[in-house]
Amino acid sequence: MTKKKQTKQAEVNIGMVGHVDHGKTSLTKALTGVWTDRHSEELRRGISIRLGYADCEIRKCPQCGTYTTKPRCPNCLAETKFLRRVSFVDSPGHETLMATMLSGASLMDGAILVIAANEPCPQPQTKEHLMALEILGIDKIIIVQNKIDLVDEKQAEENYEQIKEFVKGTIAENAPIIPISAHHEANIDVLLKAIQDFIPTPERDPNATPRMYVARSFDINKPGTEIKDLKGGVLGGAIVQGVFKVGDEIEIRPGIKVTEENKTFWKPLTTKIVSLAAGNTTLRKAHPGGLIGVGTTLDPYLTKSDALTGSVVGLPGTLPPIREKITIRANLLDRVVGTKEELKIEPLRTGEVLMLNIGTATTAGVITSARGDVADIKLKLPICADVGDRVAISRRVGSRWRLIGYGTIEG
Ligand SMILES: Nc1nc2c(ncn2[C@@H]2O[C@H](COP(=O)(O)OP(=O)(O)OP(=O)(O)O)[C@@H](O)[C@H]2O)c(=O)[nH]1
Repeated sequence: MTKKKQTKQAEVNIGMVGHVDHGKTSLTKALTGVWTDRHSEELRRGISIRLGYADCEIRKCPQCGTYTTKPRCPNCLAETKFLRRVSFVDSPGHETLMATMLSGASLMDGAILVIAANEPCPQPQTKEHLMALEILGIDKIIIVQNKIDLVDEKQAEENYEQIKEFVKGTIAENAPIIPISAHHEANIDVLLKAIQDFIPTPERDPNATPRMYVARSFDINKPGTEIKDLKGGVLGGAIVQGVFKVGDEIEIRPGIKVTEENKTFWKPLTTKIVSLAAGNTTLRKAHPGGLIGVGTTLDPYLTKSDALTGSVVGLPGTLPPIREKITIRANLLDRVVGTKEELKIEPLRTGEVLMLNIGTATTAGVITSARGDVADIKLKLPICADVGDRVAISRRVGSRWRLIGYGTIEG
């Protein structure tokens, strides 16, 4: 058997999704050793607000076949063999943070749907997150039945049946269901094997025109961002195709709003990559997989406080146009999920305001003309997107934005 080269950069992004408090951050910690809820506000409120990222190695014991993240087998102490480095995107489960969850979902190659075994299934955001996976076409899914330590065998079985019933007819119908305890790190080896079996690394073309979606931007390298040795304006994001190298000239769209000769318009930013990092590792070049820190020559003023979140990065002249208006063909769901009573979804109306997620961008938009499934929308913040790109559509229902379907950009 050929030995696989140990890599410093992850190959695949796996989303942790599910209802608030069902154990996404705890499971990320059990797998990677990293507690991704780092921001003080998150610690205070006890929920994940921003996307958290953490990597681990998946390894296998050549003697007893145990899957582990450790260099030595926990069963027989043999040296384990490196299989793959994977990255977890920990998304928030709170209903008010659906836009953040959707931004994260645009970066996921597969997902782990975390369901607490000690609550009836489905809970509102269990449904809403599964719907988001369905809308974004993420079909490599593993379901974990977490907190198994809090229930007896009968309750675990009942919960299992509820999960089976809930996923029937959905994108997760054939997903494996693995009972675990993130707290006690029980059955993590079975989950690691399932990740190997069910969430393969997508085929990537290293020669594709490189493109990155920006998930975070910072003015300095703050503790907890895990991006070391980066100076100047820093971008954190996921490369969706191709390879970026230190020294590359890059363009960032939509860029910044400028007024010149009495005209206001959005101007792309151009800069140079001065450093690249994956976690604590400095890289010369970076491919898709994990959160990549990109040090630039941009004035940190432009990148501070996530100002460039939602932007798209590419080589100059290769990015899609900046759109302040879009026309979409919508595919709406029948009913609103994630609410107590599942209200019927009415057609789009001229004049209504929607929340749209495209890649990592979130923007509001007013429908200037609705004609059946087709709607012209004027955007509050412009987006950089191609014809054919998918847009997640949310509508205000009561006091919250609710996912109601998706649209495809027609122009
Ligand atoms: N008993 C037990 N408790 C758990 C387990 N996993 C998580 N918890 C507890 O459940 C609570 C929520 O866990 P988190 O990991 O923060 O949940 P989350 O899904 O990341 O929450 P949000 O990010 O806010 O959506 C915490 O008090 C954890 O200690 C488990 O396997 N067993």
